[in-house]
Amino acid sequence: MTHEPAQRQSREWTLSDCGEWIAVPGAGDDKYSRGVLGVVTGSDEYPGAAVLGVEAATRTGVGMVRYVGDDVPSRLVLERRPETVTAVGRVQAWLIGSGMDAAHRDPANAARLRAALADGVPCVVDAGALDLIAEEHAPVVITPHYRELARVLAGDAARASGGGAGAPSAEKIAADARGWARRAADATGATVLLKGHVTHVCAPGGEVIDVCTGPDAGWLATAGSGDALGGILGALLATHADRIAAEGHDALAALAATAAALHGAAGARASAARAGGPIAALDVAEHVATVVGDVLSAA
Ligand SMILES: NC(=O)C1=CN([C@@H]2O[C@H](COP(=O)(O)OP(=O)(O)OC[C@H]3O[C@@H](n4cnc5c(N)ncnc54)[C@H](OP(=O)(O)O)[C@@H]3O)[C@@H](O)[C@H]2O)[C@@H](O)CC1
Ligand SMILES: Nc1ncnc2c1ncn2[C@@H]1O[C@H](COP(=O)(O)OP(=O)(O)O)[C@@H](O)[C@H]1O
Repeated sequence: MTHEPAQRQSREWTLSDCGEWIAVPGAGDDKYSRGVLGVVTGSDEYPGAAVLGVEAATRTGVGMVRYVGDDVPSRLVLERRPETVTAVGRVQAWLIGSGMDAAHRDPANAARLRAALADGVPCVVDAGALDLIAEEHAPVVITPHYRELARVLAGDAARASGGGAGAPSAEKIAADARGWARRAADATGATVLLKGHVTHVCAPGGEVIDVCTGPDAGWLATAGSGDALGGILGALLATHADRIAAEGHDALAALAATAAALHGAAGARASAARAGGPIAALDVAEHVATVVGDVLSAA
């Protein structure tokens, strides 16, 4: 993990790069051809994360969201988004782990997470499912913040050496976030979206993509903001199954960078609607649809 690969490129990703990665439904589409996102997020402890992810996915644009979870988050998701389907069925991508605590995982949620990872379709893995990424059967994007990435790399180092020595602290990751996003992608085999004021995306062996937010983007540092980002990315994966099948992690990295750019712009839009004032995570999720509209009109 400390070995430095040869110098690799990095690039910036802005809203003008996103148009190609938004699937606009045509006359021949139906809800299934657009793509279905399966969601295993939230818990009785953190039910709000489920609501935020489903809201953001719905506002990003997807044929259907299938939510599979505990009773309390299921009820809250349906209260907020009655179009969500809670019956089990086929999906084109999964979003798992937001609002879950790996240390207190109950058997029902453990089974749901493992079933999603074994399903063979692309998966966004967040928060309380990050410890399970070694079990994936299809391309995965992980969406850690610095502390979560430190835990992922500690687990990886422990598997490699039987100890965990040499894994970086969250502070060390913060000091070189771009470099650690790249190392983490190479070490885990997942596409990494490392969250922060600047979000760094990297596919295994690929270039690092930087997604910068504006100077006032600090309002995004609010509870549940990352849960909303997971929903945006999940919807993008579900609506691009063909491109992911053809282009693998390169497509996942482009979709992850698109999600981060849409998320940053939705935060800016939400704040602008409040005269530049503070925002809540649900405001971000709600404004994604407007930002998608902005991107499509500019394309
Ligand atoms: N609405 C929802 O449902 C939401 C659900 N959410 C879900 O919550 C889950 C956990 O996510 P997370 O990012 O909080 O987890 P994690 O990296 O373990 O951070 C813990 C670290 O924070 C620190 N800490 C705590 N309090 C602190 C304080 N006052 N001031 C300073 N530090 C403080 C604490 O330090 P300590 O108190 O131990 O010293 C520890 O180091 C995850 O599943 C996520 O999806 C969230 O998205 C929010 C909205
Ligand atoms: N200072 C900041 N400026 C801009 N964006 C930020 C800042 N801090 C955090 N963010 C963004 O806010 C989100 C926070 O996600 P996360 O840490 O997972 O929070 P939560 O678990 O509460 O949802 C991420 O998308 C991250 O990139």
